[in-house]
Amino acid sequence: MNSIHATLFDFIHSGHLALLSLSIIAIVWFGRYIYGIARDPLKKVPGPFINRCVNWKLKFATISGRRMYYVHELHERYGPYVRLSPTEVTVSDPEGFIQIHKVSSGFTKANWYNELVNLERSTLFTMVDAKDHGARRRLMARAFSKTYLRQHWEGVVREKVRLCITKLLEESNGVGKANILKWWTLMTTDVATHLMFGESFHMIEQGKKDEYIRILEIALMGGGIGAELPLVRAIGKHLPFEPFKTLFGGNKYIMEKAQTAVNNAYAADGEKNLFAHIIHEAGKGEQLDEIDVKLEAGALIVAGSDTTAVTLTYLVWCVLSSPELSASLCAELKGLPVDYSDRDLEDLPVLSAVIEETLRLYGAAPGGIPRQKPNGPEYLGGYLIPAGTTVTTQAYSLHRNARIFPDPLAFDHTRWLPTEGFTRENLPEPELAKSIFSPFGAGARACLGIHLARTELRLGAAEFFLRCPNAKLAPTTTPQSMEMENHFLIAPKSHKCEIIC
Ligand code: HEM
Repeated sequence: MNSIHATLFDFIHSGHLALLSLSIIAIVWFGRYIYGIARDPLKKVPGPFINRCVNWKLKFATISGRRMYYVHELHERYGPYVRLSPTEVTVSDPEGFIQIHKVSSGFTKANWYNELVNLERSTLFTMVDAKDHGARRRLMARAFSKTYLRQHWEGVVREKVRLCITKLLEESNGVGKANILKWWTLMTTDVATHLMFGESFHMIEQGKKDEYIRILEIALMGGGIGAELPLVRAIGKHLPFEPFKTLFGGNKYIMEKAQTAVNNAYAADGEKNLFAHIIHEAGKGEQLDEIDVKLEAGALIVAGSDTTAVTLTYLVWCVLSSPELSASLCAELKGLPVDYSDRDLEDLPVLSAVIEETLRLYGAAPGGIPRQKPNGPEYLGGYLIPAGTTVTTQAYSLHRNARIFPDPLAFDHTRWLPTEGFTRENLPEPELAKSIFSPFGAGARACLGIHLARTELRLGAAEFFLRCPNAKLAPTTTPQSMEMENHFLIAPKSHKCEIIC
């Protein structure tokens, strides 16, 4: 008996028991894992087997800025419905896209958006609940309508666009070239801060970004890291070093600075920013309090700056890459009156077609926009998708569908030109093209800032080609330097686009 006790004692103390316990836990965990894979309700959705078990490949593609390419390659290989991870399916089928994004589809934004932004309250961009979102959207839509923006803010946009081109020309004449991505970014950020805060940050004049914008961008980067690598954020936010505090906890400074937006929203002497109009027009039960104003102001500045700047940059690059197209656009613009308005620009066929084609190939947010159905399953493309599964669509793939956009990789603005006697776009399936063309998203969650963005695209492109008709690409600007990297938005890999004008 004593010898049994001694053996048992030795066994426990030699660490064998710990090893045995660990092995049992591992076997149970692995068994459950295999059982889960065998009973996987999404197993019929095609895709690499590994994606049914882990999300490593998707994470790696996301972190390395190649997500949209990885997803597109999967679609080319496996078809319009592909398994992306244990809980995610990607859809490039036009019918599936319409089913997911139509108003009242029952699909809501995935919770990923809140993880991305990591704020104390949801903003319009991150709200998941359809009812909450609907109420906030009705409230904010008033200040973003085309009519209101034209009446009250077109002058501000025009003035900033003009100043931007003046500074761009100064830089090009001074040092022989200018980075147009930098100037568009300063212009769109100045417009967004002026409209949201109620006063100019004068970033175009200074030729650099304000401290508030810098911190906002770092906080956004922290949000991106947190959404993909939650453990890094969980540890990082407790570290006592300044860079980590800014990355994962910069919100305090952002909130203090945004007090200006609140003060101007409630100022008695006229509508100084968009929030003044929103608050003035708010009906019963639809209100924004001071915290909402601060958070929405920051979110709108982020949503409205790099998006438009990147799109304008690719527009200039595409036009300057084709001397013929450049000449035809400049000729069209020469017919404008000296004091042309945004309304005049809307009627120009070449300018409009160039904008649409840029948005098709280089709209700034072509990557996955994830959705979930909280209640009940749904059949998509014949596959049963259980509630809670993330379904993702990406404009990058939809806009490169050869059936809808023949020769899809070519930048061909003529596909958008009106044809004689036929008012619709010059496309084989115009109705389908219209339904899936989604540079600004789709359905109830489509871009709130679409009219502001389109105004900036029109005024920016027109002013640039009118005042820089002989502009050309600098030798440093090549197809390789302009290759897109994709971290939710796209940006040229080189982070610049140098031109000579
Ligand atoms: C060319 C420029 C722009 C592009 C390509 C763009 C693209 C998009 C896309 C694709 C979405 C949908 C995202 C999703 O479903 O996950 C979106 C939503 C949104 N955008 Fe834009 N955007 C642009 C400019 C702007 C501007 C100028 C603003 C405002 C200042 C803005 C504010 C918003 C907001 C608030 C949402 C969320 C709407 C909601 O969920 O109800 N965007 N945008």
